[in-house]
Amino acid sequence: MASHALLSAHQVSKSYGDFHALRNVSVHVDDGEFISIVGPNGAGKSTLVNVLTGLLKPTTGHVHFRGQDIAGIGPVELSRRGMARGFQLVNIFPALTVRETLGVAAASRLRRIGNPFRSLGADREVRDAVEEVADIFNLRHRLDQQASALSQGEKKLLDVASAFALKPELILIDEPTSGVSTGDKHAIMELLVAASRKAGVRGIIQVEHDMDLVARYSDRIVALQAGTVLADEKPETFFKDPALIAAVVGTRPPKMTQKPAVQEIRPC
Ligand SMILES: Nc1ncnc2c1ncn2[C@@H]1O[C@H](COP(=O)(O)OP(=O)(O)OP(=O)(O)O)[C@@H](O)[C@H]1O
Repeated sequence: MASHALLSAHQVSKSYGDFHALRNVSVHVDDGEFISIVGPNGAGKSTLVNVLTGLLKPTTGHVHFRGQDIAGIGPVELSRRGMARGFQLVNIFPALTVRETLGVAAASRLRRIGNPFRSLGADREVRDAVEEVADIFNLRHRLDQQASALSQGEKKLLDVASAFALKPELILIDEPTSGVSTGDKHAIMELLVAASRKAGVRGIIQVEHDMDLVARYSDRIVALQAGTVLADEKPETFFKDPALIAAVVGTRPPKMTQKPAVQEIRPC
């Protein structure tokens, strides 16, 4: 285990019946790191993320967050301990407004029991928390609109913003920009990184297939293949190895020197 690790998985294996989805996987996230988990379909990325976030208990091995075993603790307890995961809430609750979507997360963090929507109107702390995170993600002007009315880019931002409303130390996001245009992808990622700094987030893990985003934003890349760690490298090293890239994604490496143009997220 790395000495400054915020999160570490040690020799984790996960089997579904006779099938070994993860075999002896060890990964860690240090304070201040942005880690990307990559790999072809079926490599075990979702299984690893579910193990790292306490949704799944590993068959063998240990997962520690800030020094405590979190195997199988579930999302509510996990968020109380300081780790949040971006879920596609917008798709699950399209009829909620942006304010309500963020309010549910803020009310949960502030441990408001009962009806979270009531606390949105009556509870100043919840209201302020919602507006603070909406400002960070440029969503204040959308607060009273239904999530379903947002542009695709804004929906993605709202999902990430909901996780931020939990005020996590470590955040885990699954393809935060899938389904949006290339320009919007970079705008979302830039906002996400800037928001993390502002909000005091100390570590980010993303699962991502887009190698341009992986190259641009990761401090380290963990590549999985058939349930094992194929590589755990800095981008400079990772993208110098064409065989590794081909094994993981089957594409050519992105240009490391090219900086993306950051654009505004387009309104719908
Ligand atoms: N509940 C389950 N029961 C049985 N097998 C499973 C289960 N969940 C996942 N698997 C298998 O475990 C392997 C790893 O799946 P996983 O979803 O973790 O991969 P992945 O890298 O996230 O893939 P993708 O990029 O397609 O989402 C796959 O072969 C999958 O079929």
